[in-house]
Amino acid sequence: MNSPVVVALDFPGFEQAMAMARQLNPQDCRVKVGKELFTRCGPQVVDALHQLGFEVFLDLKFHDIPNTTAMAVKAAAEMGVWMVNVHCSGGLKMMAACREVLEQHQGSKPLLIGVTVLTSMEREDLAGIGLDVAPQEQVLRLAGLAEQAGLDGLVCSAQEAQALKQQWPAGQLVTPGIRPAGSASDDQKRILTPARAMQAGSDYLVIGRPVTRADNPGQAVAAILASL
Ligand SMILES: O=c1ccn([C@@H]2O[C@H](COP(=O)(O)O)[C@@H](O)[C@H]2O)c(=O)[nH]1
Repeated sequence: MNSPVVVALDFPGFEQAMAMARQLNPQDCRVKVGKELFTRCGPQVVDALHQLGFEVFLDLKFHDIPNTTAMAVKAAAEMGVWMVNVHCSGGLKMMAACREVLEQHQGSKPLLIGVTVLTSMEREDLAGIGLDVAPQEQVLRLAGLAEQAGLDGLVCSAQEAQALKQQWPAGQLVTPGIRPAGSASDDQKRILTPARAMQAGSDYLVIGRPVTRADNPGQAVAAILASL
């Protein structure tokens, strides 16, 4: 599977998510299960998506003390997901504990990815939480910690991809905030088109509403792939 597209299944229930997944082709994209869908449906929805042939990114953005976060990552690995993530702002010890628990895990290991600065945030939002820095500065700082902890890559905006690839060439970049030209930005702030994101160095494009709200989601994915 070498498509970079990961479709975010942000739905309130099992049937809606599965109806969307059935309109997508596992050869064209992976799927992402986030907080809303997982909180409502739990591991059952991950199993059902695996049965349809999809690789699953479990996007629960764990953020807690090291032991609690590492045990959550272990549970994700036992579900057989392709990718799991934790917040880099949980710190070096927390990320290292997650790496360690995966090293001890028997069987296939999910990619372990660190969330940097949410793509819905811009400089003034960071100032609001006491961080008076440009988003890219904070992203690069957190990337350094994630690399040190042995993570596989980062969730970031594609706007930071070029600088990140210079700082950490092996880090895999998972970029939400992707908007095909002419799409509504919704609540996203640091956005880029699919083609520009790939040119900047993104490895995976996380795309939700521009696909799931399209009249024909399967065609929307095909059009994005054709634009790359
Ligand atoms: O920084 C982040 C981290 C995660 N997300 C998630 O990606 C999708 C984006 O959906 P769109 O509908 O394409 O905006 C969504 O599930 C977020 O929870 C993010 O957007 N930014």
